[in-house]
Amino acid sequence: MDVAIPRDLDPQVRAETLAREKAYSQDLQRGGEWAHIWRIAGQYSNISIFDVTDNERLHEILWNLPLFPFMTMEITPLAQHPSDIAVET
Ligand SMILES: O=C(O)CC1=CCC(=O)O1
Repeated sequence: MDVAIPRDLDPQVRAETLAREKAYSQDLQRGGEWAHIWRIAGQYSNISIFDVTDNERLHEILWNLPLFPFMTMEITPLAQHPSDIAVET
């Protein structure tokens, strides 16, 4: 996710939007669907891992991000790797 908030956005609107974004994200993290989030060093961007039931749920989560209007996203579907020791039985 790359974020580009307009520089002329009202400061109060910016602060409120960032607060809503953080709360929305942390609710999804606590619920397990937003599995990981990392800041890309030196950029106003993040790499996140989502663990969701289907593409429709992913779209719903992303579409409803408070910062969505100011974001550009690249989505890469991930599948379980056969060598992943985390899932060895
Ligand atoms: O700062 C960002 O990368 C945008 C963002 C996503 C979730 C959040 O809390 O901020």
